[in-house]
Parts: sequence; structure tokens; C-alpha cells
Amino acid sequence: MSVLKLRFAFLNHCVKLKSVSKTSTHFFTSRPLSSSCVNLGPLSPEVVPPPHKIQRPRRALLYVPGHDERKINKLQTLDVDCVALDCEDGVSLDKKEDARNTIHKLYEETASTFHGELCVRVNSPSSGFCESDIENIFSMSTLPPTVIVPKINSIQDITWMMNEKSRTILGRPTKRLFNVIFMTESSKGLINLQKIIEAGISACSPRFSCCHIAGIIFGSDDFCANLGIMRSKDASELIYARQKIVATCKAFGLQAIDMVYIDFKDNDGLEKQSLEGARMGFTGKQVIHPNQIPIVQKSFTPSDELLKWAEDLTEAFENSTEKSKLNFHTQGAFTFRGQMIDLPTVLQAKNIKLFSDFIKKT
Ligand SMILES: CC(C)(COP(=O)(O)OP(=O)(O)OC[C@H]1O[C@@H](n2cnc3c(N)ncnc32)[C@H](O)[C@@H]1OP(=O)(O)O)[C@@H](O)C(=O)NCCC(=O)NCCSC(=O)C[C@](C)(O)C(=O)O
Ligand SMILES: [Mg+2]
Repeated sequence: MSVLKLRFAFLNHCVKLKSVSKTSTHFFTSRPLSSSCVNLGPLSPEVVPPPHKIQRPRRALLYVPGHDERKINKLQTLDVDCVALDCEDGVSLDKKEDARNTIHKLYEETASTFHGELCVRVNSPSSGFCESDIENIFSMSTLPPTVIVPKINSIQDITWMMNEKSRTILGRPTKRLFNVIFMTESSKGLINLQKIIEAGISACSPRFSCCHIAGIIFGSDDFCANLGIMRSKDASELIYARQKIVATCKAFGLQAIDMVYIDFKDNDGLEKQSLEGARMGFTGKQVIHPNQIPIVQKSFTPSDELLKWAEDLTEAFENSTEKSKLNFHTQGAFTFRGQMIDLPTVLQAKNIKLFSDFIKKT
């Protein structure tokens, strides 16, 4: 078959899959609510700006080495939003095949009993292992909802990855959409981030594929290695990279998932860094140990106090528009608990309520 015919067959295949997937999407998106960044002042010690498009929450994303059955068995006892079954750096070279086989078995046998999202992190496109990972994943009868692809440095990495995936699923009955999350882990990856996201979105457009770009993860350890720097306790050397990742993700309505905190016995430090990430606009954080999960998930959840503020403010706003006979977009500023409130703050309050409801539902 010529390359052109192959491409045509693939496009047809994906168009069919799209129509099947529409009724069975496993992620939830809604209209972007706000593009504003709002300072909620003293009322918001744990400001959690929710993603523009509310997706399934990935407040904590726990890495589990894919070959380690003991840690995988532990998952049934953990309450975590998202798990990354790892084929990459958590797995030594001689265990790569073990990891693929163990993950395959898990999806075929017990994955459906786990209540969080069970993703797979494949090896990077340039590693020489990624082809076999993809081959293995897309031959499973149950597809992972999300595939995480590390060390994306350029558009070429995206193109390679999408071609590889297409080659693998060609002719196979893939039944639904899946998410892709890329990792930014180098200076090139950071400066190319916008182009990478655009290329990813375009490769995933309905005409070409059956996947959805869901977010970006900051791989700070590899990033430090790439820059030739040492990580410090307060991570001040990473502020620019973190802010750039957040701002770029928000521009495209993607989730942004913050760096790993490797001192897994230092809960205070973890909490401090998690809250800092949440304030910056990250929607979640990577974790490496079960003890980190509750601290991180709490940090990325609106507190009861903040939620009450958001509900009361929304109610006050609705009363105010009703009284003045103005609508949502024409209402000007008004006073609430001694503060000036205008539309961006109202939108932020609605985001908080929406995100909180969504967490409760999952
Ligand atoms: C740090 C380690 C070695 C300490 O492992 P340990 O066994 O010594 O810890 P423990 O305190 O004794 O463990 C207590 C219990 O928790 C379990 N446990 C412990 N960890 C996990 C886990 N992750 N998932 C599930 N269960 C876990 C462990 O099995 C045990 O349960 P058990 O007694 O009932 O068996 C261990 O926690 C671990 O292997 N963590 C994952 C490491 C990993 O995957 N690293 C790669 C991801 S980070 C990365 O790649 C960088 C990044 C992003 O790319 C970039 O910034 O560039
Ligand atoms: Mg890494």
C-alpha cells in the first residue's frame, strides 16, 4: 500500500472512531470560564485557580515504577486522582520489558477496579524504547485513558510520536479517545513549548487522530540536569520555567502539573511548595510516595473557607444583578464584605465552585 493510501485509511479509521467516541468520552470539558488572574486577597490563603477547561482532576499524579508489583498492589489502598505507571526513569534498563508486561497484565486484569485515573508514562521519543512501549500499550484491549510522553523538546518529537502511534493503531479497533500529556524537561522544550502544544493540538485535531492534548508536566529534575544546575530547597532557580509553563498551558486551556518534591519525608516543605504551585496556577503536582498524596491533593483543593466565600459572592452578585436589572456582562463593580468586586472576581468564584463540585463528583 502506498504511503498516501495508508494515510487515507488511517484518516477514515479515525473519523469512524471519533463518532464512536463522542458518546463515550471519559474526560469532562466545559466552556472556558475566565482568562483573568485575580488576587483574592486575605480571603484566599490557598488560592486554587482551576483550569480554564475543567478536566478530570489531576491534583496528585503518583509515579509507580511499572515493574514493581508490590507498589502496584498498593494502589488499591490509595485515594489518588491520577497514577502514572512508569516505563521511563523509575525503571532500570534491564527492567523495561518487565514493566511493559506488568502494565499490560494490569490493564487486562484489574485496572477497572481502581477508582483514580491509571495512566502510562512511556519512554521518551529519543530513547529507543518508546516504539516498544507504544506497540505494547496500543495492543491492549483496554487503552489507558492517558499516555504521558516525557522529554518533548521539539515539534519533531511530537510528529514522531504521533506517526508511531498511528502506525501501531492502524486497523485496530481502538474504541475511544485517549488523552496525551507531554513533559517539558529541557531548555529546548521550554523555549519551544508553544510550538509543541500547537503541533500536538493540530496532530490531535478530529481530522487526523483520536486523542486529546490534556496538559503539560514540568520535569524539573531533568530540567535542572539539562541546565547544569542544582535544585535548591526553595526552588527559586525554577521560578521562570514554572511560570512560563503555567502561562503557556493556560493560553491553550491545558492542565499544568508541577514539579516533584523528592524529600518525601519532609511534609512541611512539600506543603509549602504545593501551595506555592497552586497559587502560581498549576492544577496539580507529581508525587513519588503515598505519604505525599493527601498533602498535595489538599493543597490543590479549594478550602471550605474559600468555597464558602465563592458561594456567598456568587449569590451576592446574582442578587445585585437582579436588583439593578443588569445582566452578567454589563454588571459593574459592587461591594462584598468590604472589598470591591467586579466581573473577573465573580468568574474566579464560579471557577472555584465548579472545580470543587467536580472534585466531589469524582
Ligand atoms: C522513593 C521510593 C524508592 C521509596 O520507597 P520505599 O519502599 O523505601 O518507601 P517506604 O516508605 O518504605 O514505602 C512505604 C509503603 O509505600 C509503598 N510505596 C512507596 N512508594 C510507592 C509508590 N510510588 N507507589 C505505590 N506504593 C509505594 C511501599 O511499597 C510501601 O508499602 P508496603 O510496605 O505495603 O509494600 C519509592 O517511593 C519510589 O520508588 N517512588 C517512585 C519513584 C519513581 O517512580 N521515580 C520516577 C518518577 S520521578 C521522575 O522521573 C523525575 C521527573 C518527573 O521526570 C523529572 O523531574 O525529570
Ligand atoms: Mg524526567
